[in-house]
Amino acid sequence: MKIACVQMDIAFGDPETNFQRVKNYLEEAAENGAEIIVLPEMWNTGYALTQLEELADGNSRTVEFLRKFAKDRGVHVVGGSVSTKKDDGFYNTMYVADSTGELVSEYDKAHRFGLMDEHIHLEEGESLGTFKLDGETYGGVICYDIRFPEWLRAQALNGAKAIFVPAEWPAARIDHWRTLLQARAIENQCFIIAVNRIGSDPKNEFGGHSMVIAPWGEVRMDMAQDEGIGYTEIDLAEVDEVRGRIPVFDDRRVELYKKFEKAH
Ligand SMILES: O=C(O)CCC(=O)C(=O)O
Repeated sequence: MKIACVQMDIAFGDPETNFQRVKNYLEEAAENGAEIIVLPEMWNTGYALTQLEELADGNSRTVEFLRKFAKDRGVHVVGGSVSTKKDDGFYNTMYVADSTGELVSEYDKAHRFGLMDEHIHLEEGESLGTFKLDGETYGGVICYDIRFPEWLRAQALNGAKAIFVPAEWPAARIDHWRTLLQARAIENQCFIIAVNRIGSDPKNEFGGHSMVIAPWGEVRMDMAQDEGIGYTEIDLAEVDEVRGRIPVFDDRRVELYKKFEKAH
């Protein structure tokens, strides 16, 4: 499966520019034979959270855009995430369109990142975020979600063999990004496909280093600070092979964990 990771700058509070940029990248990736194209977090508006009333996607523009592109070019698109306006507030939402143009996932970021004011402006998601492409199960979480191992574990337990992670992760903590992603891949024995933005906004400089990590933990691709598209081949059979080598899922002690579970 040929994966294309789009590592791009995002124009702050400027959806028109961002839609055009994303369209160009999607075209380029499809031309180059990508089978799954992955975008970064909040690519329509960036973290212009105080302007969401005016700028967030409230009329499914992103859904129609991704579905049409996916169907026209016969390619799966993991649409990073965009800011959305729903009935009860604003969300940070990941849409996935499969190569027939069907919307196969709508996942709202579950954990709000206080350092970037998400708890003030956004609502929390309540869905799991797993979905199917070509009969295989995948997961999707967004940025700060990777600090919650139990959340990615829930996706793995529900069948995810690869987990996508769109992000706007600041350069200042890029060592956390790499280490957390590698840990999530090793402990869940799955692929992690993580796409971070580059560039800056009024408050943060972003770290790039989009990466693909294999189920044994090795980094198969690291885009450093390069702008553009990174390509890697993944084979989900590797997941079964690694899960067979060390049967972590069979060795879990669920009853023991429950016995000592404590509320924070
Ligand atoms: O957890 C972090 O350090 C960064 C998280 C973040 O930037 C986000 O969730 O948007």
